[in-house]
Amino acid sequence: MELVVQQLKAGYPAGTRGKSEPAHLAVRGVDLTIAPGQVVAIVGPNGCGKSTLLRAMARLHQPHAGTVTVGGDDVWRLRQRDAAHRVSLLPQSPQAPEAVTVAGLVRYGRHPHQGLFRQWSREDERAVRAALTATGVADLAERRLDQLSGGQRQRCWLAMVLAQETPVVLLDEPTSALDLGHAVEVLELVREVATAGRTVVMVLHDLTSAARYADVVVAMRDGEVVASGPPREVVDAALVQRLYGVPADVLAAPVDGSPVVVPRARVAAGPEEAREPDTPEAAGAALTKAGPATAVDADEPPAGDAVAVPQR
Ligand SMILES: Nc1ncnc2c1ncn2[C@@H]1O[C@H](COP(=O)(O)OP(=O)(O)OP(=O)(O)O)[C@@H](O)[C@H]1O
Repeated sequence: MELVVQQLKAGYPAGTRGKSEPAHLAVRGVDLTIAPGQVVAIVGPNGCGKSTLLRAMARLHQPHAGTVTVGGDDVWRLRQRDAAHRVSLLPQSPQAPEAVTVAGLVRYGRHPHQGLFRQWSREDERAVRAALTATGVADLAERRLDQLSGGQRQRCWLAMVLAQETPVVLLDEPTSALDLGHAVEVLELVREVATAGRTVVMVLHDLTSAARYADVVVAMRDGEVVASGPPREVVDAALVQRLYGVPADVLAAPVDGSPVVVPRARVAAGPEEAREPDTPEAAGAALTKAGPATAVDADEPPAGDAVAVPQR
């Protein structure tokens, strides 16, 4: 299902001011058109408005102006239940009911499918099982959520969102608590979800993962989109500098040429660093400082720190 955002503005009122006059505009006129089956990664510094944008797209944060249409309908004109049939959201810091089990949590994902004349069915049970299996938490189904690790919990929340089986899936930092192996699994799962025809928009802080797994990278700063497009066209050293104020080298991954972002050490080299490094850590830091001043050619990666690039 196509997702279109037009001139979206969203913010937060301060005390006495009403919704029509937000004290702080966190999203300042964003336009996006996302095709069915696309994976879009939204990146940008803390506080630039990524979560506010996602929440406005999910009909959870009333925009100040602009529209969000899913499948041709404005989500803010749909009934909440109808919107929940089209869009699901994994929030950044979800809150669970006390003592809920993993299976119990994932069943909440089927809530929009329940109704007066639509009781719990085999179809719901199938969706819950499929989501538990896809996220690798089926063996935790009867455990209490609050007794799991942060990464396990994150995968359970993702299972809940997938069980909702919406054509548009919004994920706010779905890998923030995950180790490398589980992060790769989740990002590969995201690709599978998109291959099955669903649209995925995810907020990621790791630019290299965004470039590896997304079809389109949307870069935000100060509530605005400053760049968007295929990762190879968008992710470069200038973007990293503009978003984060960090000098970086952007290499091409050997496996597929997708951009790999390697930030440079910003500590100025003093007389001490001129000496031979005597530990592996010091040697790595010295190599980083000695790296080239501009983005390097993909065929000639610089000698320097090892860069872990998971293969897709
Ligand atoms: N409930 C709130 N009330 C008032 N201001 C808020 C609220 N939530 C967020 N903000 C402000 O809106 C701006 C955008 O916040 P948002 O959470 O959308 O940023 P973000 O890009 O998702 O950040 P992060 O990467 O840290 O998660 C920030 O300046 C933030 O302080």
